[in-house]
Amino acid sequence: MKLNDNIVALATPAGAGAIAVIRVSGPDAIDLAAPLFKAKSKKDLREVPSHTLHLGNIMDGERILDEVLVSVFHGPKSYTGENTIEISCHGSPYIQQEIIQLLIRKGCRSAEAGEFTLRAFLNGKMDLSQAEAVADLISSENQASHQMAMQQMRGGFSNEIQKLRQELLNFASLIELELDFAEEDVEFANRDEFQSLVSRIQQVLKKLIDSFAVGNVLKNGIPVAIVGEPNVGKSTLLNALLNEERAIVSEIAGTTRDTIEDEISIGGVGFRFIDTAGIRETKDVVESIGIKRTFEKISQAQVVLYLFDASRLSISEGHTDRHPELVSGSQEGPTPTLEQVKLEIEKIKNQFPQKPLIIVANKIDQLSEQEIADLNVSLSSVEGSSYLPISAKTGAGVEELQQKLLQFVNTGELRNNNTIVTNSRHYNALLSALEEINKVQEGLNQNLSGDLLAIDIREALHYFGEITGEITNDDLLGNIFANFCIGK
Ligand SMILES: Nc1nc2c(c(=O)[nH]1)N(C=O)[C@@H](CNc1ccc(C(=O)N[C@@H](CCC(=O)O)C(=O)O)cc1)CN2
Ligand SMILES: Nc1nc2c(ncn2[C@@H]2O[C@H](COP(=O)(O)OP(=O)(O)OP(=O)(O)O)[C@@H](O)[C@H]2O)c(=O)[nH]1
Ligand SMILES: [Mg+2]
Repeated sequence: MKLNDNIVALATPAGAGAIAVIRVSGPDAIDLAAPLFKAKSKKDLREVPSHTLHLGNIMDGERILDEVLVSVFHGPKSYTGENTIEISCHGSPYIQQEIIQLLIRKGCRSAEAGEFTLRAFLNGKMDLSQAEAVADLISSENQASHQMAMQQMRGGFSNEIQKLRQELLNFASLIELELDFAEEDVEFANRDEFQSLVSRIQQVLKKLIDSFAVGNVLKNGIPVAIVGEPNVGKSTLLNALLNEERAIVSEIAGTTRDTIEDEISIGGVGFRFIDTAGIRETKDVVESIGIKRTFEKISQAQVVLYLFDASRLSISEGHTDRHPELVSGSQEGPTPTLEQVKLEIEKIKNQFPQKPLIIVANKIDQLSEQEIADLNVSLSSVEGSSYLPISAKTGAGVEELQQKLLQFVNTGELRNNNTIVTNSRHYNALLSALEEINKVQEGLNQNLSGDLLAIDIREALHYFGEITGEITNDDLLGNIFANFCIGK
């Protein structure tokens, strides 16, 4: 990729809109665009100050392509650090293409994905983790992912890493200086001070590494699997949570054959709900594939909602007999007892021992107050899970369920504005840095010589540098920016 030429791209989404923005960046961006623009004020774009806006026509020879607004940015004071022109035209795809093609004929090249931001990085306008945050910011869909991306883009994470890196670098230089005076047995780097720096770095790294568990789920949405026997109302619950008719609901057991997923934000946090095929013994090949997939989804989920049909329950312990007319007519199989439901719950718990489980009694609109109270008594005591009665059909209890789900997320880190690591590249670099720092720690304990200590310190510094982009290579940059959109 050439980096000293002039690039052009549409900065707004493809397709028709009220307005579209075309961005040109490079050493000749202003010189290239100036002859194509006839300003109402008659001013020449080459003579206007930076960060000014001008009304006029874009001309292809004698032909007016559009009436536009042009903004001018003088490098290095621009987003990319280069001379930049932005053309706000009317948002017709035809006009957009005519203007872009005109600019290409005059010597611009079509920008590649992320190339404007790549240039911003290479020109020192931002470091690598800030550039990565730009992509996260564009794809953020809820308050949590927005806040994390914003903090990273503004340099919160970079500053923390830079500070550690600088302090470590100072010590590395001192230790390396000692090596030059090897015969004289001097100690420039105070080992006690270094010891305390090393433990402080370990602490910060551990905190950042731990934050990834939260950051990763907050960024990608927390997967919640809705499971249970056929016909208990899983798809109805999905629809209630999403507030749209996303999944097919019917009184026929085995309606959902494949998993259905959709995301929604609850309290600013993204949740991805996964409706699954009802679990039962079946000879139907397609259904059994669906059930196999259900178990895969449970293992990937962060939280599992185990749904059962409380209206079909025969509460065998004898407090309550279900009235036969309340038992809706269309299910197959015998009426389950509460003990059988508990057995199913135990099965799931044994199979996925670490998984947070919420037991949800559905269809309570069919139950009397007394029956709901009885259920409460027997199910609130099931160990290692929490219990909630709902009606997916009427919406009763659905809000309580959402609140319960929020409790599984540690939003404290967000509220306290702590740095949260969301990027697996950063996470891996942090793990490697910690490994190296632990080696330094061991070396200090064993009174290792300065030259050996310096090697591990340099390794740790390398991983810090990878995060912020002081240390990088074309492959890494290619990978990161290829995931950007064109025009960013
Ligand atoms: N029209 C438009 N809107 C946009 C952008 C853009 O490039 N163009 N941005 C792009 O993503 C974001 C804003 N980011 C920007 C960041 C820096 C500069 C800039 O000109 N910086 C100079 C001058 C700063 C100053 O005036 O003090 C600099 O950093 O030196 C412009 C936009 C979002 N909205
Ligand atoms: N009375 C009542 N009926 C409900 C409730 N929730 C679901 N139903 C009904 O139960 C039947 C099955 O609902 P579904 O949502 O399709 O059940 P499912 O668990 O997705 O079933 P499968 O996809 O076959 O596993 C439908 O007739 C729903 O209208 C509820 O809260 N109260
Ligand atoms: Mg279903």
